[in-house]
Amino acid sequence: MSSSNSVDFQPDAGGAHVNGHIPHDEQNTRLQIIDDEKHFNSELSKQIQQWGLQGAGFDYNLVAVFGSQSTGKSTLLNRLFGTTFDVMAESKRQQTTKGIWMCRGKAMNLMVMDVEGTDGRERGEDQDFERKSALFSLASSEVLIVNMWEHQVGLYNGANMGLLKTVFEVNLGLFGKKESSGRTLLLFVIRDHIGVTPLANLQSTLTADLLRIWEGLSKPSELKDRQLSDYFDLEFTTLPHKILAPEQFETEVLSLRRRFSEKDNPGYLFKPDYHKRIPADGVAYYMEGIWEQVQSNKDLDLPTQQELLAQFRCDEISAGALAEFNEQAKSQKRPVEAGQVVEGLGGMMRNWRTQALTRYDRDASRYHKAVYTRKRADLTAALDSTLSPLFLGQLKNLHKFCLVQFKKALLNGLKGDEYDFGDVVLKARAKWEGMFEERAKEAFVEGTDWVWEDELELLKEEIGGVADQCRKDETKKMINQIERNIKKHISEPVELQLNSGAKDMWDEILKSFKNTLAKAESAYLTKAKSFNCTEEENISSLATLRKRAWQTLRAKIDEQTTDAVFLSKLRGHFEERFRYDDQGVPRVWKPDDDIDGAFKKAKEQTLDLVPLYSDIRPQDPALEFTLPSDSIDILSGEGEFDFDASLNVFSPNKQVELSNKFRKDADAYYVEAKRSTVAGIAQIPTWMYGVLVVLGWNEAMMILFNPLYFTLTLMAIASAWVVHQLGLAGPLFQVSRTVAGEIHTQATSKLREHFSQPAHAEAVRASPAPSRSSSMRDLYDEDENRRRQQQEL
Ligand SMILES: Nc1nc2c(ncn2[C@@H]2O[C@H](COP(=O)(O)OP(=O)(O)OP(=O)(O)O)[C@@H](O)[C@H]2O)c(=O)[nH]1
Repeated sequence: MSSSNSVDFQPDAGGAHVNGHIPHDEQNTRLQIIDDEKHFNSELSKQIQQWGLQGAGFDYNLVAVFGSQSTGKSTLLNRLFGTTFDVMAESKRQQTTKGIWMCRGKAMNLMVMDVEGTDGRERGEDQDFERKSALFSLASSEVLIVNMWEHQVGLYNGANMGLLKTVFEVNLGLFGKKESSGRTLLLFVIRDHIGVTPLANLQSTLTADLLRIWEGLSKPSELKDRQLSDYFDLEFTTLPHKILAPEQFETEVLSLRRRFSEKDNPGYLFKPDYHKRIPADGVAYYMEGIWEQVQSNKDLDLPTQQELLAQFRCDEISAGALAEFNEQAKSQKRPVEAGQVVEGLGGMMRNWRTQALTRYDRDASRYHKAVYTRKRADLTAALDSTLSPLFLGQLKNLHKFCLVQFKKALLNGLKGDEYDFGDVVLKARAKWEGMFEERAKEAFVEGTDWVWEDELELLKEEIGGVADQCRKDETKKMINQIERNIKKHISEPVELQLNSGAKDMWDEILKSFKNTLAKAESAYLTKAKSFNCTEEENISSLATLRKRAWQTLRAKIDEQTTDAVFLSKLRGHFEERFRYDDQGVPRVWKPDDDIDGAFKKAKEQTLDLVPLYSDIRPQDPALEFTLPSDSIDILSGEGEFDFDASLNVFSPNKQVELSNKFRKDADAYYVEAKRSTVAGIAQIPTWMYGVLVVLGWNEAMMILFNPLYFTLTLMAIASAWVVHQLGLAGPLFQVSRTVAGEIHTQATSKLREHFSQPAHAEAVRASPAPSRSSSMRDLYDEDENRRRQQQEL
């Protein structure tokens, strides 16, 4: 046989090898999973990870070898799978494999178990380990290689038939109740096949032996009819003598290897049916559980074991996924709690959730379906309960944000005068409610039972409340504005009409008032339409508007009918009638004029105006204005309003008082008029000037003809003329007044000195005339005071 047929990988060592030396190549590292003291090695999980099989899922195979000690089991495995199990040195004949070892098959997703040989002289009669290891291998492997020398075929103990009996028995316990699963392949490898006895003969001998054993088993009654083939497939193969026919040996090993490695090989041995359906990452835990059960001699219930494994692994996988997820979710917890609306939170949450579930599904879906599904639901609930506060927080923050933005939009939109309130509200509402909906939908995670619609309803309610309040404020603002306009428009006509005192003045005032009010009402209704005011609101607003307009009119009337203003109006009317004639020319009273008659007439006519002013009563009843007395002012909240009382400007008492005051004023005019006629009577008649000339003729002639008098007169006239021309009249008067004052002071001083001499003083004291003395004292005191004042100045 050519060397090209040899297996392309070689065992790394023969030679001395007791447990311990581990090759550097991690892929080929072997591990003693159960030591000779029957302890399970908890490092298996880590080792599987190092072999790179952790994530293989179901895409791996597990094979174990059975057979007597030193029958070349390790050699076979190393050749077949490129493992690195210890092989006994040719020179020594002693046990090399103790306990159970495991190694990864080279370039294959394969876990290979090398089990301690049976019939070992080291354990003597103790077959406990054999049984336990058989049970353990059967529970986990897909293929059990039963290794034997050709010459062992037909022997009972030598061919491990006793052990196989045990295997069959435990198999019934493990898988007996299950119909379809739990099949295992028993591959009999007959070593050192010389070729004298063909494989077919060996096969039939062994099959007959196995069937006999099967028949001899004490099976539970419900499994009585079960056949060996219901649980086991049997395959037989031979290998030539390794030492005598090495090349043939290598060729056969290679072809056997192909049956393990090539899935499309017709003799492929790892049929899916044999797989124990334990995911690679759970193998270690599963085996540990099985070994524990085997060790404690408890009934080994594989489905329960698988469920337990599933629970453990699903919990582990779930915890891993959850830890990563929590770490991600934590990053957004703080901003949400701080009231921030986190951009794209929904996307993030969906991502984290999907990642966690995908991770869980990837690793856990291979385990027991029911457990996987249950744990998935638990995980989903845990994920959602972590995300839920973020979602709710986001909604709350979004709610606040949108409400604030809506208020801002209103503020901005309602600036200036040129805005349509309804439009501003509608647009702001649509924008921010829409924004909430959009963002809330974004934050929603599909597959949860979260609800955002309630929060939207709440927001809508609040926005509605704000808009409503704003609308009311706007309406009030509008009413105030209209009220100011009314005031502006009715001011002038009211003043004009109240000044005129015409009989139809109230008609004119009310006409102008009603016109203005009608315009105001239509202005209100136009605006109210855009405010979306309700019919009810319109009614109350218009009532307020009317009431306010009326009050404005009344205020203007009050302003024009205060006592002073009204009396001045009456005086005006009186003067017009009394002091001016029918053509409006001022009258100059003559003694023969009928002052009394004119006075009386003007006074009566003027007094007639008082009742006209006293009540707002138009002549045309159509112009009458009324207000319901219970109209409530929506701006001030004032209710009850006595409209009828508001029609009265002056009460009867007031009318009397004003009439009296006016009478006094009128009397004064009368007296003045009378005086002006008396002044006219007191004028000097012209003839008196003639009498004066006649009587003063002589004196005038004397002055004219006396040169001294004449010169003096001329000089006086000339001086007066000069003084007048130079404008010195004023200073001259001042000087003369000062001189006179000085003369008076000097004279007083002289008199004081004179009366202050002792003789005089005594005389004065002795004087019996006290009235004179006291008058002198007064004079003295007065003089003293004046002197003191002058000094102070
Ligand atoms: N005659 C013969 N000897 C072999 C064959 N294969 C291996 N050997 C030799 O048998 C001896 C035992 O080999 P191992 O592979 O260690 O046998 P084993 O069954 O693993 O031994 P334990 O692990 O101790 O039970 C070694 O010296 C091998 O060289 C074979 O096919 N024929």
